[in-house]
Amino acid sequence: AAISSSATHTAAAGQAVPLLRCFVDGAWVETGRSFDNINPVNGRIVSRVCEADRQTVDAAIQAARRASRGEWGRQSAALRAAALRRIADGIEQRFDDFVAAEVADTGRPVHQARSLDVARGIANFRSFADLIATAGSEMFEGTAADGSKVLNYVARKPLGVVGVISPWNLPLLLLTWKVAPALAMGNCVVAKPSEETPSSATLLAEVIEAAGLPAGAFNLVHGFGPDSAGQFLSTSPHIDAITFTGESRTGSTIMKAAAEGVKEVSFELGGKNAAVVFADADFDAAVAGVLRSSFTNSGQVCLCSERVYVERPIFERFVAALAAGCEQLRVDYPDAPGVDMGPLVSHTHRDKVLSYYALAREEGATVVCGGGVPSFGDERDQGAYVQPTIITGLSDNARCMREEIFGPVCHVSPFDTEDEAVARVNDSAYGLAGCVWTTNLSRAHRVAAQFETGIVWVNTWFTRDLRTPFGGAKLSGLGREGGRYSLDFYSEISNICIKV
Ligand SMILES: NC(=O)c1ccc[n+]([C@@H]2O[C@H](COP(=O)([O-])OP(=O)(O)OC[C@H]3O[C@@H](n4cnc5c(N)ncnc54)[C@H](O)[C@@H]3O)[C@@H](O)[C@H]2O)c1
Ligand SMILES: N/C(=C\C=C\C=O)C(=O)O
Repeated sequence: AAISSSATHTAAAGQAVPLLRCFVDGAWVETGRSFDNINPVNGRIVSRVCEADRQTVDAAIQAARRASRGEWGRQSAALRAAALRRIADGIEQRFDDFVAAEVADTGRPVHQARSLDVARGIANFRSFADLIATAGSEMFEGTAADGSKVLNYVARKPLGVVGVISPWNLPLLLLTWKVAPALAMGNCVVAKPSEETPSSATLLAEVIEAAGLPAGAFNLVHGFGPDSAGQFLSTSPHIDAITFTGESRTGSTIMKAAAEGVKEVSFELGGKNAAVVFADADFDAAVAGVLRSSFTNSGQVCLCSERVYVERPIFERFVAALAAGCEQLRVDYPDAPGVDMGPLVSHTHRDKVLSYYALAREEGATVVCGGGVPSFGDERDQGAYVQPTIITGLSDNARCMREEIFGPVCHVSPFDTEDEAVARVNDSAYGLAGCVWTTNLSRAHRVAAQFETGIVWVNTWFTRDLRTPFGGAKLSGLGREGGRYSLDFYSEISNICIKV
């Protein structure tokens, strides 16, 4: 990817690779330590990345504080909306650079990086620019004890300095999903992207720099979680809020740190999402939909269905059709014609997913298809590829049915009644998303209303309207973001009462 802000690093093998730097107070900063960024297609080094130490993170937070007390914190909504639109336009102008960055870091299909990841990076900035350009506020008329008129109006001010910590699975989509509303509401940001996916975050900093935001309005610190930039940021007493997307146990750790200073937190966490297919569903649509919701992005989407419940009369036929579709999935290079699935994000994550493939067998599962590693006979054998997999036969208490695997695998179980299906869907520590496939309108509304999840899709999956509340219940998250829900989280809201 054409990362213009990068320096050059000479790797151990003598080859020169880009050195991705941090962006602090409007300047590109190298730090004393760096780490490899690996391409999971073939295991090769894509770049070296500067790891932010505590001093660099603190400098970024201080720069953000200065900017929040300076020009950016006082910007009008119209000027902030214009700035967000410049950022969106900047991403659009460098569309191919962002696609190359996402593909280099994750190995995802190019067509997905184009149609989902980078497209949503642009849409996230534009939707929040539109929102703040048109958002009004509430006013309540009342009467004072002496009978005179009283006006109450709601005022929104920036929180100040917001820490954004994002995951590797949809790198640009999820980073911008938080950075856009944080900036939209006049906050200043210190962002820490995943160590697995630094490239598109670095490009975003370049675009924000070019968009002319004041120094310190947006800062980027690369690094890891524990004992690294993520921990330094989330435990700093000098931030006003943390918005985090990642594993539930990481969220719990960050929440403990935030408790010390009673910091505002917004969490998008793990999931163990279910899809329920009724016998009256459009069969072909349900098969295609469950293939998408199980295997998109190699199953590395928090909204993916790892549990599929199928009404018994169509269970055997559905498993056979799903397996046929799974066998036809093209697992290949990111730019291969018709590619459906790339590798997992890293060898470490592949080991985790393969450990669950082994566990499923130990727990007595039948592996209907997949269950291992594809053999290519070329450099991809040094990548992090696994086979898309379908399993059946496990009880709901099996670990593979309760723990998030976050890979291209789903378990399919039969059910007999609607109440049974709802009870089994809700029998989970997670509550992020659910899917219902039925042509019965009353059943669709009735069942969707009973899911203990933040999101339910009926006869579709991952269809997104950015004005709607997005987030999870139980271990899947805290709070909702999207539309005005983001305005509320990223603002300090006050009520002003005027005796007229
Ligand atoms: N609910 C959602 O919208 C959503 C979206 C995407 C991913 N996720 C979840 O994210 C997980 C996959 O992403 P991941 O592997 O990057 O998650 P992760 O929790 O390992 O890491 C997420 C981010 O947190 C940082 N981090 C890790 N430990 C930290 C600590 N102690 N303090 C501060 N920061 C720390 C990491 O460096 C990374 O930037 C899955 O569980 C998935 O379900 C949820
Ligand atoms: N937050 C969003 C998607 C999350 C995907 C999880 O992997 C979104 O679509 O806004």
